[in-house]
Amino acid sequence: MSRKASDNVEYTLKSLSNLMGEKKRRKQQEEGTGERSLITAADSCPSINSQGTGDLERAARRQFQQDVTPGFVYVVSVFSALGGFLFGYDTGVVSGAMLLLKKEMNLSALWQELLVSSTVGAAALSALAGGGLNGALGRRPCILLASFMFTIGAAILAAAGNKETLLGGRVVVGLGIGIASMTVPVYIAEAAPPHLRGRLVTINTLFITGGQFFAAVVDGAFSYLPRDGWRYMLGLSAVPAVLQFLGFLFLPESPRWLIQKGQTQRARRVLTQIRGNQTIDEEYDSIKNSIDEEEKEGGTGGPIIYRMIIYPPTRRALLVGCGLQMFQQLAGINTVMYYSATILQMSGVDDDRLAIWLAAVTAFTNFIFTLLGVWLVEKLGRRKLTLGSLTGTTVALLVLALGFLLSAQVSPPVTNTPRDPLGQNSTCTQYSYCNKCMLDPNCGFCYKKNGSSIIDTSCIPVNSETTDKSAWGRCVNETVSKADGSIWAYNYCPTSYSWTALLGLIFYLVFFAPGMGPMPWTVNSEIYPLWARSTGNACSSGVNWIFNVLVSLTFLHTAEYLTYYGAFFLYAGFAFVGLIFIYGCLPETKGKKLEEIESLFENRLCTCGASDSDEGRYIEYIRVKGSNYHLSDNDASDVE
Ligand SMILES: O[C@H]1[C@H](O)[C@@H](O)[C@H](O)[C@@H](O)[C@H]1O
Repeated sequence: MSRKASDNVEYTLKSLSNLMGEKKRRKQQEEGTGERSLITAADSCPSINSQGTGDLERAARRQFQQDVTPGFVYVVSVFSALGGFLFGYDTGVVSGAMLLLKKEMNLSALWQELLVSSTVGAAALSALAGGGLNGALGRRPCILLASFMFTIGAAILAAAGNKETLLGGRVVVGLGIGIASMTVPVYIAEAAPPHLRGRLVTINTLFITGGQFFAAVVDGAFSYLPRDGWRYMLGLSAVPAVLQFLGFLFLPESPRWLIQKGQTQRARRVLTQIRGNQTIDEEYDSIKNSIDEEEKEGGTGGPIIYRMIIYPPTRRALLVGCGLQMFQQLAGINTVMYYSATILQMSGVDDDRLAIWLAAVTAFTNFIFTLLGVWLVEKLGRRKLTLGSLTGTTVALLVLALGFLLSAQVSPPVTNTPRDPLGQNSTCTQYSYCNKCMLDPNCGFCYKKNGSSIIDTSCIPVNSETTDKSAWGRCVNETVSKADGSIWAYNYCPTSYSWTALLGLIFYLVFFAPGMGPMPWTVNSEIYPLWARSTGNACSSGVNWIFNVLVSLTFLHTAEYLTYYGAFFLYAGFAFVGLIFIYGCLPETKGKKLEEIESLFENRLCTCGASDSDEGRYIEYIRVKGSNYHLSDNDASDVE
């Protein structure tokens, strides 16, 4: 038998012994009967005799996975990730709701902007405040508080009778989003076993993008309702919020927070509950020791943020965490998602409804490729995944920019400048090309198609209530424009190069979603020592939301000054700087225990290179089981 094969059999038999449970094995060790009982176990297992080692190995692997990952930790993660779903749903649903609201409530542009950005602004504030709450009250009360706010916010929004109430509801929802966005990743990371932590925390981002996709579908479906569709859109989020609230009444507090607060008995109970049939002594001791150590290192004087800044490892971790979140937003994800309908329209989709549904396809792409991230995070590790993702994202942004540039260069000229029958002195009549006309928020482009050529073109003021039609002329409403064969383009220009932008959009999502979307959240949940974890996550989540508002609010102005392609070139530039930053500063945290990660930030300003531990989880398993088995490299990398 080759060495490799004999190692495999040795491993299989030894893993099988673990099937018998910790207590029994220890007893056998004490009595010196371990070897014999291994054979007894093999004898009593029919598969070893009838089908060789195959079934045995499979059984051992199954047991290994069950031992390492009791189902309860998945329940905990999924209920927590409902917070991510609500984050995604509430930030995503508003664009569709706004289309209906602005007509029914007669909202000005300022009010529309207020209703969208108030939520993100409130999220920034509550994410920052969430650090103190998390540290003082614990993770569980914060998640309960967030789901309570989501529920109340949804109820206010669904019942709102005027725009002021709507604003109130959006602020309450935003406060919930902020707290959930910083608490949920921390809670999952603290409950998860090291070898699965990345995957479980990334599930939260999967739920965020899932929420965004679901919101896009709900937007599409309720847009057909003649009245009050927005009430359903905004109110529906109460369902997952109530579910999460009820679930968390029964779910435990984070064991690490409990140990930190000296609630040792409760902590032991929770650890036993989430680790299933494994012994928890070693994990408990290692958390306890590291808390004692941390208390010495972190000192006790002054606010935590001050202590984090003066202590080099936490200062570096904070820099990496906030930098990742900043570059996630500077790479323009939310503008790309928000303007996906425009990009699609540029690519020739001139039906509004179809554009809404295609925007749902965009959100679905974001969701599906985040799923790829869930799978890749424990295979490639955080560092490789983030670097690969951001490289692709940068290239995609360049393709997008190029698409807009080509479209602008072949932008159709204005051939007709009709006189304004309303006698208003509009700026629209001054533009001689579509690309200028489209960038003015007050104007749109009215044109006809003759085969592939664009003819009979005018730049006309947009209707003051809806951007779907012009204020007057051939595109004043659907009936008139259909009879005339004219098409109304608001915010885009018809060109034959628009496929480049579409290609850029697809590329962008395929690359961004598995890495740059989830990794900033995942990495932040694990790089701070316990005493600094709440504050570190509060700061980095705050940075995420602040840059989210900044990028979304400035996009239209940036596009006005720099044009669309200029804006996307700018994002590509940011993404490139982000790439250098991540290359130099992001260490690999895959497979490490939370308590070990601080050491990665100890010596260098920035930590290059990955410290992969593919076999780490496996060897750790054997170690926790108290065995001294030798594992060949082959065994270790073989196990899934
Ligand atoms: O990680 C998420 C995700 O990528 C979302 O799609 C995006 O809207 C959020 O801003 C981001 O934080």
